[in-house]
Amino acid sequence: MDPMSSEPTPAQENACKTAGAMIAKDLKRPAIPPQYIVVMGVSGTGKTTVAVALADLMGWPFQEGDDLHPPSNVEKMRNGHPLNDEDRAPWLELCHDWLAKQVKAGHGAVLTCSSLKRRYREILAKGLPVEFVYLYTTPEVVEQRIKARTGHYMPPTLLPSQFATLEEPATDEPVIVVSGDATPSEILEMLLCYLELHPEGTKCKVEAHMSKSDHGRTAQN
Ligand SMILES: Nc1ncnc2c1ncn2[C@@H]1O[C@H](COP(=O)(O)OP(=O)(O)O)[C@@H](O)[C@H]1O
Ligand SMILES: O=C(O)[C@H](O)[C@@H](O)[C@H](O)[C@H](O)COP(=O)(O)O
Repeated sequence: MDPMSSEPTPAQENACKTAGAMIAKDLKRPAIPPQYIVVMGVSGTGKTTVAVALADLMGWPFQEGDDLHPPSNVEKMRNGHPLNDEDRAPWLELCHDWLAKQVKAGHGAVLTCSSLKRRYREILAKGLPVEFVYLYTTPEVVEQRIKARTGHYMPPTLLPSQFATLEEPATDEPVIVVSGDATPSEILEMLLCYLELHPEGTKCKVEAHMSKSDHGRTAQN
C-alpha cells in the first residue's frame, strides 16, 4: 500500500479480487450454507469495500445500505447535518425488508448499514438469522479514508457525530468484530475464517480466529 495514502493501491485491490477468486476456485463444498451478513461501522471504515468483495466471492446478492436512504437523508448529511432516530427509522425498515426478502429466497446476502445503535441492529435483525460484522478503526484512519474518497456525499465533518452515536456491539449481540486497519484482502481473509466460509480442510491464514460460537468477542488481529 502506498505509505502516503490511506487508499488501497490498485495492486492491493487486485490482490483482494485475486484472493477472492482463488478462494472461490478452492471452495469445494457444493453448498455453502447461506449467511445473512450486515457489515456495520461508522462512515468510512471500509464497509462497502469488504462487503462487495465478500458478496462477489460467495455469489450472494449485495445491497449498499446507503442506496436505501430517502433523498432527504442524503441531502441532510451532504449538508453536514447528522441524521436522528426519526430520519433513520424508515431507512432501517427498508434495510430489514431487503434482508427478509433474501432470507425468504434462501441464498445468503450481504448488506452494508452503519447500524450505529443497538436498537438499529435489533430492527435490522428482527426475526431474521442476521450476523453483523463490525468493522472498527480509529477516527484518524477513518478521517483519512473519507477525505481520500471521491464521489460520496458524506463529509468528514460528520465523523464526530458518527462516533458519538455509535454504540459498540455488546457480547450478547450476533456480531463478529474485525479490525478495519488491515488491507481489504486481509480483512476478507479474516472474514472467511470468522464466518467459517473457508472450504473444508483449507487452513485459515489468520493465526487465531473465532468459531461462530465466539460471536461478539473482539477478533484477534
Ligand atoms: N481496508 C482498507 N484500507 C485502506 N483503505 C480502505 C480500506 N477499505 C476501504 N478503503 C477506502 O476507504 C474509503 C472508504 O471505504 P468504503 O468502503 O466506502 O467505507 P464505508 O462503506 O464504511 O463508508 C474508500 O475510499 C476506500 O477505497
Ligand atoms: O446512519 C447514518 O448516520 C448514516 O447511514 C451513516 O452512518 C452512513 O455512514 C452514511 O450514510 C454514509 O455512508 P457510508 O457509511 O457508506 O460512508
